[in-house]
Amino acid sequence: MYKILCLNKISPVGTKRFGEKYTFSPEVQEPDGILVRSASMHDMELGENLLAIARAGAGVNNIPVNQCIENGVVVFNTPGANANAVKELVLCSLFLTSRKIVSSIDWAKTLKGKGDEVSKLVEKGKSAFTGPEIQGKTLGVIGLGAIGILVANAAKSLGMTVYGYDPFLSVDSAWNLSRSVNHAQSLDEIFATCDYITLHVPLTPETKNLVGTASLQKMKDGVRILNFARGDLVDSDAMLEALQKGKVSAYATDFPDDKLLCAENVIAIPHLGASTPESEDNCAEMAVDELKEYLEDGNIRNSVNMPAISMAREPGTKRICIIHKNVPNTIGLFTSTCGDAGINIENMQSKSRGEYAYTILDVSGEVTADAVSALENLEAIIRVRTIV
Ligand SMILES: NC(=O)C1=CN([C@@H]2O[C@H](COP(=O)(O)OP(=O)(O)OC[C@H]3O[C@@H](n4cnc5c(N)ncnc54)[C@H](O)[C@@H]3O)[C@@H](O)[C@H]2O)C=CC1
Ligand SMILES: O=C(O)CCC(=O)C(=O)O
Repeated sequence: MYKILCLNKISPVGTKRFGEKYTFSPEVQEPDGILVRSASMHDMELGENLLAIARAGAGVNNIPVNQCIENGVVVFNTPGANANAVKELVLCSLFLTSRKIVSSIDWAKTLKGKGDEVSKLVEKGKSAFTGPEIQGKTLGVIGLGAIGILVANAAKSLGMTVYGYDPFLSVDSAWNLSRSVNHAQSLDEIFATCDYITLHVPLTPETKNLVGTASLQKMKDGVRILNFARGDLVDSDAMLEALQKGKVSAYATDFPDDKLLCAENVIAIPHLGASTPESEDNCAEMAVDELKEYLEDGNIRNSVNMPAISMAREPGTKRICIIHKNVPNTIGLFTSTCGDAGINIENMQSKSRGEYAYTILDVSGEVTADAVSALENLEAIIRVRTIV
């Protein structure tokens, strides 16, 4: 029986895929796997049994990814599974930042009780809420991954001129990006050119405070900024100052902090980007499938700290899965250690990712505890797991 700890509410559309070999709940002790959405895991102790964490979502800044790999714990996410949900809220927020919809609805509510006067008061007061159309305006999309691409392409079809910036653009993303999206060569080009700027990059030490005092100064007066990626990409103090000075006309964020809540021209949304039934189901299904594939067969798909590797299981073979450092001669040591233990390697795959690597050996012959210890004692080894 595999034990899965659920740190957040996960759609049953996903968890029902676990089947009879699994037990899952928020109370599970010594789990083999963890399912998580946004819960912070930085102060959690990773149990000895823990093999994998699946993030039902995209951002993994709530997970100590580097510490995980040092402990032989594979971390997965669900790329693209919630991208459409975020795209739709970003498009909605393009309009919200333009047309003063939120403040105008709040104002309309103040007219309650004015009886027959309401329609006259509406016509008199509405001019305070005039805002521009997005058609013909320029949008800068920073980060052209699953979400950024959908936003860029949709904004094009809404009549915007779109600039995209992503120095690490993947080949898949390039294929999916509309040819009419302009390629910005630098962030400064986006800052100088765009009426609207939307952020779709992961939060990393490099992207923290991507929008701050210096970058705000380079932007057009009256720029509108959307942040549906992570709060710390934007320096809130600098943003509030820019809003007060009118440098920024409006800031829509899915990650409000205490300073931003209720501030004028801030549209504070309580992290709803991925909160649609469709996206929650997609993420849960993908996360559960990734965990099962890894726990049952050692195959890795969509990991953020290990290479992708997948090998069909041959009936009758046992599988040895090894997480190790990416250093010379390691594979040679595996084959000689197996040979010395009378284990025959029928099939194997090995892939590296940066400093780390993962090797699957499908073997025949008895895999004794001594043979496993001999592998574990090799210098570069992080974790050895046998699946029978
Ligand atoms: N509001 C919400 O509920 C959600 C928020 N997110 C956030 O949005 C972020 C993006 O999500 P996806 O598009 O699914 O991820 P993704 O991994 O598909 O795309 C991220 C893109 O950012 C690019 N990038 C990385 N560093 C960059 C830099 N310094 N400058 C420019 N581009 C850079 C990458 O090359 C990649 O193309 C996530 O990391 C997460 O923090 C994701 C899903 C839901
Ligand atoms: O699970 C959620 O609602 C958060 C989604 C998110 O922020 C992400 O996928 O990075």
